[in-house]
Amino acid sequence: MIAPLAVALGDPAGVGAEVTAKAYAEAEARALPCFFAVGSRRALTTAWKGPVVSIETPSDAPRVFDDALPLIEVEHDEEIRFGEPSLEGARCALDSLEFATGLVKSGAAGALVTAPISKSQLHAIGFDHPGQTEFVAERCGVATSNIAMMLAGPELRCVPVTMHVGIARVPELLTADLVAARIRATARGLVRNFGITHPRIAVSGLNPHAGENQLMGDEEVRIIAPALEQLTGEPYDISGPWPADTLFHPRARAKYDAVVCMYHDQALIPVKTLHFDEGVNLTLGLPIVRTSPDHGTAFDIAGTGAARPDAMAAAIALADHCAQQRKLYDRDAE
Ligand SMILES: NC(=O)C1=CN([C@@H]2O[C@H](COP(=O)(O)OP(=O)(O)OC[C@H]3O[C@@H](n4cnc5c(N)ncnc54)[C@H](O)[C@@H]3O)[C@@H](O)[C@H]2O)C=CC1
Ligand SMILES: NCC(=O)COP(=O)(O)O
Repeated sequence: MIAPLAVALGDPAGVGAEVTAKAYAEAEARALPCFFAVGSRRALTTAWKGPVVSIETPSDAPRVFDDALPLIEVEHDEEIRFGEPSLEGARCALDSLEFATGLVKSGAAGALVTAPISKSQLHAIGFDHPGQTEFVAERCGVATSNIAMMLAGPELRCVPVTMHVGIARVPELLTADLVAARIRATARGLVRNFGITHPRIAVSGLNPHAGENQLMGDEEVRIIAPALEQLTGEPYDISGPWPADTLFHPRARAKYDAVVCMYHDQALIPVKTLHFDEGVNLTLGLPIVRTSPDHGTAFDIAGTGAARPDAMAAAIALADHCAQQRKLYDRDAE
């Protein structure tokens, strides 16, 4: 039995509360597990007119869940203006994330699901992590080089080696050790969270045509190929570096379980193109399960009722699946 899942509601001016509430309203039809929200009551009750019951601890959630969305309230006193993020709202988003992470780390909640935050708003209140991924890793005591940010949909899973950095910095940040660490985190994550016993991982190049014999860049021979050599003998099927432009069509996708890409957009564009409404961001390499819908705060549609809950529902379902899968894996490993 997995403890109820904690869903941090994200930025109160965004669509986090709406998609969480809509996912709750469809929980039975989507066979979602018991979960509770952590965040602003005002945002939740402004976004949604359904029943919400405040709870004190995650263990209260199961007795409430059939009749109302359970909520652990986080202080947030300002008027809700969807689409107009504020510093107060950013503080609430961060407090919600911090509290929900603590509940999962303690074992009181079974997995962490995070609704979107605005990175620039969080930075404005002094948050010095690139995103929630790195924040949760730090709270779990795991170096960011040992995690992997996987974007996953029904037909494609991708992991970027460099994450939230400007494109000009990508070449200087790529090292053989970092590429090897991300591949390893990806492979282990596929085993532990998805039950894929012998993962097949394709690794992309950085440059056009994977450098074309160094005519268009040498990172493939200088950095990526040595990273693959470091992993020789590990029980995974790793291939590459492959030209990124021919790595995502249907026949190519049949040959791997995940692609490790060199930078954010190389990994996220294919996943969001194929799976925008159901894509999930999953952090691999943590002692806890953490997922998030692949989309952002969607300030442009927040408060209009137009936000689709599919990605949030997929994030909750995948968090539950991974938590179950890990239990089996850990039991077999004993
Ligand atoms: N996990 C997280 O916390 C993430 C946060 N962000 C943050 O979100 C903010 C906005 O980022 P954008 O690049 O504009 O991406 P976005 O995903 O918020 O919006 C892109 C487009 O998709 C639409 N959209 C997004 N979610 C939708 C949903 N559930 N249903 C229907 N349409 C939806 C939006 O209306 C917009 O037209 C940024 O501040 C960024 O930092 C972005 C991605 C992930
Ligand atoms: N583009 C993916 C993304 O922004 C993930 O952000 P976070 O979950 O790390 O905050």
